[in-house]
Amino acid sequence: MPDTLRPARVDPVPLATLAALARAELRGPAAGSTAGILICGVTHDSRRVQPGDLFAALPGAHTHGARYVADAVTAGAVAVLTDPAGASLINREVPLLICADPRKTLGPVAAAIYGHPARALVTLGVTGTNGKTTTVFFLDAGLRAAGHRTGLLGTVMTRLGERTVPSARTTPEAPDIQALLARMRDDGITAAAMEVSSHALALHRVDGTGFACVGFTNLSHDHLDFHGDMENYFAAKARLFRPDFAPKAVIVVDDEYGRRLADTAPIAVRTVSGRPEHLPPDRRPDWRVVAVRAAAAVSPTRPAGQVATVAGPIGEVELSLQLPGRFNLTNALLALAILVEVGIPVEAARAGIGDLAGVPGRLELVDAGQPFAVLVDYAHTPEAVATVAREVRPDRGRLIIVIGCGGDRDPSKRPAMGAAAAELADLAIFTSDNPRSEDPEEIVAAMLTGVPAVTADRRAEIRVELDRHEAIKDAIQAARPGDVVLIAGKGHEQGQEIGGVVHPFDDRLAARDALRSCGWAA
Ligand SMILES: CC(=O)N[C@H]1[C@@H](OP(=O)(O)OP(=O)(O)OC[C@H]2O[C@@H](n3ccc(=O)[nH]c3=O)[C@H](O)[C@@H]2O)O[C@H](CO)[C@@H](O)[C@@H]1O[C@H](C)C(=O)N[C@@H](C)C(=O)N[C@H](CCC(=O)O)C(=O)O
Ligand SMILES: Nc1ncnc2c1ncn2[C@@H]1O[C@H](COP(=O)(O)OP(=O)(O)OP(=O)(O)O)[C@@H](O)[C@H]1O
Ligand SMILES: N[C@H](CCC[C@H](N)C(=O)O)C(=O)O
Ligand SMILES: [Mg+2]
Repeated sequence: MPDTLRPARVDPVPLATLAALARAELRGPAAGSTAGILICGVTHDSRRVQPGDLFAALPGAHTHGARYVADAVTAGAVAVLTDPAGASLINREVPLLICADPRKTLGPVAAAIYGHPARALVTLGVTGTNGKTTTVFFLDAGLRAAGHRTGLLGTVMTRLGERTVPSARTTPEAPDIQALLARMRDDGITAAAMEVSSHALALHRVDGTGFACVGFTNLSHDHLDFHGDMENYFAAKARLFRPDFAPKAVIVVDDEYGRRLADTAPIAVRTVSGRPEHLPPDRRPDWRVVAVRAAAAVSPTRPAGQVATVAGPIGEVELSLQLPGRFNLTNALLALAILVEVGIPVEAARAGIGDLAGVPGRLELVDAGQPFAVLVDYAHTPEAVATVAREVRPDRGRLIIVIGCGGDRDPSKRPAMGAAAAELADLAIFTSDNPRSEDPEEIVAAMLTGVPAVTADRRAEIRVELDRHEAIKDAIQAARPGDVVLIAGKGHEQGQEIGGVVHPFDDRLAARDALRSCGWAA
């Protein structure tokens, strides 16, 4: 994240005030007092320290930030926040704030340094395994239609008003979140919608951020390398639904985890269902899809929008979307409910949701005039692959899927992703996603272990082509009129990370190249 996106001006905060807030031991240098030390900014990365900063020297999975205190001080850090282990690594004369878990205190400390910016905005947060980015785009569109100047933090981009910068991750580190929100506030932005990942919750990145309302999309298999099991993963997500983060929540109750969360969250809860007909009979969601009035099938040339009647505490209304897919109707209804909960007029919310033309890399059509649909999508979990494949499967033509799994990410989801593709496609081409430090061949081998679980008569033809460009080309060469080619997993991504090097790669451009090589060019 560029450092220019810090707030323009900060009222310096006394170090002693921050020590009291963090309940940290304040240890001064041997010579001199800490009285009078003022903090003007904060970062967790020695390479991004600016003069007057507090440097948060955090324990990490690979190293300890305390090892970089000398660099931080040279760059102008005036104090260091760390844990006892970090303090023992530091042999510089620098004021220290020492607490047991500095990640936990960093969010509130950063919020205090930048003047609690979330309080100055209508700040909305969305968590869940799939659908966060899409829901946040709907929220942003609804807020704008209601006259807000908006900011957006998420996987695809970080946007402050008219300025967009690429996002390094879905949810930034605590100092960056607070700096971005403060910059938004200073730039006259009045509302911000952000994705809150489970990593962010487990690593306390959003601690100290007060949301007006938070939302939950769903929970299914992902990130078990980090969380260990589904219970821990659920517990990480559930943290957001507590009074220290938000007074109220809107929760999709179409899966068991959403229902558990709605039943146990100690804050005001509204429930949403995109599939109320599948709910247990004693569940009456506050917001529900009543009927889908028109949903066009996927066509090679136009995104298939939909019109539905939805009902909520405001009565029945019509919701029109330009996005295809029943799951996107659920995402849109979640956004509508959140917007209404924070006082956005329903007409403005509906208009904004209807205005959203698409989300980059989510069921994005690549149209070069060919007689079959080519869709680039970000499905990278077993549930997302199955959901999206069911949605785009043509009635008469075939479904061709190009799919891989990311390296250095939950290996246990690979067989399930392989199985979902094998079950729902007619032809599945297994390829590389971002292998990162892993061997692409081994990743695909793990995907292949899931295939025998699919009964032979329902199983797709499986091909393996590790070169993603070639795999996309193979899929497009194999497509016949009326087929759908679904290129899954990388969506909006602009690069492919192989062995620590990020090579330029964009599924949409790769698809265009392949179409051109087959004689299609628009
Ligand atoms: C698993 C995870 O989230 N790890 C995060 C964690 O890294 P770590 O514990 O390994 O840190 P480390 O490398 O040991 O470094 C320790 C500390 O030394 C500091 N350091 C290090 C080197 C140096 O020269 N100077 C310096 O100050 C680092 O900034 C860090 O604070 O703390 C780092 C910063 O403090 C994060 O950058 C890092 O995110 C890594 C890069 C990451 O890939 N995270 C992904 C998995 C992630 O967060 N994904 C989620 C979910 C996506 C989704 O499904 O939507 C996301 O929100 O994007
Ligand atoms: N409500 C949903 N239920 C199931 N699958 C969904 C849903 N919404 C989106 N998807 C699928 O998940 C993919 C990712 O969607 P989106 O980017 O909105 O999710 P996300 O939660 O932000 O993902 P990430 O955690 O990677 O940032 C989509 O491309 C689609 O295939
Ligand atoms: N936010 C997700 C993105 C996965 C995208 C996929 N292309 C991959 O690299 O695994 C993650 O970090 O797990
Ligand atoms: Mg996202």
